[in-house]
Amino acid sequence: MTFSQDILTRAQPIMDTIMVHPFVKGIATGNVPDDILNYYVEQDEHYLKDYLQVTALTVTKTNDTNDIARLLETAQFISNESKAHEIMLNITGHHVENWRRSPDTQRYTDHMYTSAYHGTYADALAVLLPCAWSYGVIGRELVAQGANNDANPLKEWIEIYSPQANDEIDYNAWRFDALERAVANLNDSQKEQVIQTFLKSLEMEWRFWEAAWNQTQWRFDF
Ligand SMILES: Cc1ncc(CN)c(N)n1
Repeated sequence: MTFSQDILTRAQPIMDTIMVHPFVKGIATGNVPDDILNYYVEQDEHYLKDYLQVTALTVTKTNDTNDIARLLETAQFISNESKAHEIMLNITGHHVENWRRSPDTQRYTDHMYTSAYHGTYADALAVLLPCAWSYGVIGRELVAQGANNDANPLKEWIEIYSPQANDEIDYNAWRFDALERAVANLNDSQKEQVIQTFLKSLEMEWRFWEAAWNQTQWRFDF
């Protein structure tokens, strides 16, 4: 079994749970309450800014020029993500107000910075990977279910994240390939650390949906 296969096998129970999360099921039917969409977009604005900065940090951890170029290309996807936010905001009529970063957003972004800053190049790749990979799975599976139908106001959102037949590069395949190369010279305990980093990010993905669904806030105003 390759390293990637091992990760994906261990990730499956978390991914299966994300797929049946009420928020994700709501995207499939186009029925998500406005306050949940607004909370999600407000928190995702924080998350995506940090995602870009952690990507920049990851770039500094490799000397492979092809990987550097690819990492910079993945940062370009951010313009599609702004569109994904607009689709949700067009439904609710909300404008981004820079709400306070929630405890779950803070925990996820702290995990990203810590892993990328203190860890190996493989840790940095692993902490970023569940973001793109899990949304790729959501997009692909919702399209397979026919959820991107004209009656669904979130049709375009689903299509942004669904892999397209005419995509020139499969970035998630590249991400796993880069990870495979990055762990090649690590020992078993370092490899396990990389897997833990990945799985923690994936659980944080589940928590991100959950936090929006439950509108989680800090207990105190300070
Ligand atoms: C929290 C989160 N995770 C993943 C994605 C998809 N890039 C996102 N926009 N936000």
